[in-house]
Amino acid sequence: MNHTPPTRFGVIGTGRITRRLIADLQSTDGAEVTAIASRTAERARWYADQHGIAAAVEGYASLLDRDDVDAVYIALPPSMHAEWTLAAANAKKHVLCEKPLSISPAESNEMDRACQFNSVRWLDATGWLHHERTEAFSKWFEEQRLGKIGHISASVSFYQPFQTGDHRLDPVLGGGCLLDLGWYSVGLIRLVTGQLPTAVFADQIIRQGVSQRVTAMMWFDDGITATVSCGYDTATRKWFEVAGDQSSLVCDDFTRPWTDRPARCWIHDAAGTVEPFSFAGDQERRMIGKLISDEPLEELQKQALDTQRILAAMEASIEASEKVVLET
Ligand SMILES: NC(=O)C1=CN([C@@H]2O[C@H](COP(=O)(O)OP(=O)(O)OC[C@H]3O[C@@H](n4cnc5c(N)ncnc54)[C@H](OP(=O)(O)O)[C@@H]3O)[C@@H](O)[C@H]2O)C=CC1
Ligand SMILES: O=C1CO[C@H](CO)[C@@H](O)[C@@H]1O
Repeated sequence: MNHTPPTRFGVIGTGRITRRLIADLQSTDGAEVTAIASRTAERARWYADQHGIAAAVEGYASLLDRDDVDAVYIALPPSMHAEWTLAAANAKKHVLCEKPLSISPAESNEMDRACQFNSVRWLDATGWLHHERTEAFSKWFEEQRLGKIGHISASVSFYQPFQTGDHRLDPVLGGGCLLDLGWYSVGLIRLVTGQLPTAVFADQIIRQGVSQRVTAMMWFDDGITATVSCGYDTATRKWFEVAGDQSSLVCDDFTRPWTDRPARCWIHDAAGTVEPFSFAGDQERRMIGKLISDEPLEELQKQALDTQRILAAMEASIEASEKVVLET
């Protein structure tokens, strides 16, 4: 997809995350933002003026009709990701879709198929997967730097009494911490193991009609186990531990480095020796760079589709109040 001149992005949605991603799109070599769409013309204009975007478009469908848009960034509530990815793919636009990819494996698989069918590239906007540090994690696992991995735990949460109307509190829009934050903790487990679990057990605490805390355990073929936590009712955590039989890798900011600090992690050995690491990084720009390059995306797409499957198995376990065995 190497465009010279740059890949022209149209942005769909004018919410909280849009602000950050527009800046990343505008500052990525080979990308530019030519249009932004909102449900209302006024809001599109207001956002376009704030960010120096030429075209303000009323309605998402109108943005897909434009000839000055090669790719879209979809920043809508989760239940709308599938509909607008399908529409974008059918309009032959490449897709950067916010996480969670969708609300079910059926939807996510359909999104993938539509993009393949229309020969457009897609990625979910899960920035941490693209950080330089994440590449180091993968190399360490490949080299068995920790010895044989036995257990992984990942916790992602933040404490947030929501404002009424936030999509995170609306089950119809795909709200709840399972999809919103479980996407990160489950994604980490999937990255480390490179596989689906054989079985999952999960439970949740529901408040205001959506999951506000989810805890889960997972079992994998080669004896690896994992514990997962996510929630809206504990302080900000974005950490994991990967325990091998020689040492453990610990990270306390894997989804996004703490503000004004380099990305960091530690390897602890059995004698208590700690080796600290820090990384400069540019996760969102690297992610955008991959989408607009010719690099193969299959591995990253599989990571997203598997993450969606694991989340669905957790949902099924919560529903049934029992351990769920995944079909391979
Ligand atoms: N990658 C990351 O680090 C982050 C990712 N996210 C993800 O990004 C997506 C959007 O999150 P966020 O920006 O916080 O969400 P917001 O609620 O702030 O914005 C969502 C936007 O979607 C549009 N929209 C269309 N229909 C609806 C509807 N029925 N209710 C609410 N909004 C609607 C609105 O734009 P308009 O009115 O202009 O049409 C709105 O501004 C989510 O999938 C979330 O998980 C969120 C934060 C961080
Ligand atoms: O992906 C996300 C990053 O963290 C936020 C909280 O700060 C989430 O709500 C959001 O959806």
